[in-house]
Amino acid sequence: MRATGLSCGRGGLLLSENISFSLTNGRALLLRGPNGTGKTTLLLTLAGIVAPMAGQFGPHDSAQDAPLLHYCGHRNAIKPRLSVLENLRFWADINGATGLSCEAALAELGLAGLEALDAGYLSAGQSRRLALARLLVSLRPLWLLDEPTAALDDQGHQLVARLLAEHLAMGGLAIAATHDPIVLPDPGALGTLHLERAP
Ligand SMILES: Nc1ncnc2c1ncn2[C@@H]1O[C@H](COP(=O)(O)OP(=O)(O)OP(=O)(O)O)[C@@H](O)[C@H]1O
Repeated sequence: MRATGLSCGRGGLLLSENISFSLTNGRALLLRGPNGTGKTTLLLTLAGIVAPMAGQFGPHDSAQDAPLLHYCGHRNAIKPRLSVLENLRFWADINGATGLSCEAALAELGLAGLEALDAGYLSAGQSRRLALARLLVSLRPLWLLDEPTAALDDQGHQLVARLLAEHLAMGGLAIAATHDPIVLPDPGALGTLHLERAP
């Protein structure tokens, strides 16, 4: 994944400019910066949801045989009237059931026993865990994560770090916007990009 001279913004408002980075397989990039500096906007741009204001980035989905990325936004994209399992099955059907079974992914995220519960009854941290389970049921090399540890307890923080480390060990890549520390067994796998709001 490479970005060159990328400028990002929303509604015609320039937020961050001249961003360049290169990310190879097995490495992750943490996006840091104060609220409103454009971390989410950069992720949306890299996901192809918001058009860049300048610069290039790639590779793009269209150049791949298989879907390239997961975008896991800061909202959880959960249907409250569907059960926990039905929510995850929906994503497995949409994105392809190429990874763990839904049941195994839920267990991995600490949600075993909650499969039949309406997802609207989940706590904030449990909802975050359900959203993250999508990463495991469909294998995609690039994870774009917005505040992956938001609302998670200490064990959840460690879980995200472990899942990230396993993803990188399999040759995956990840870009994560976060205000929390993320500690990986191999600190060398982690780079940091500090965003500043454009003047
Ligand atoms: N349509 C729009 N017009 C003008 N400004 C907008 C529009 N949409 C979003 N913004 C502004 O763009 C900025 C978006 O910031 P973004 O969500 O990318 O920041 P962030 O670094 O992820 O912040 P946080 O740390 O709070 O999650 C905010 O200041 C927001 O008010």
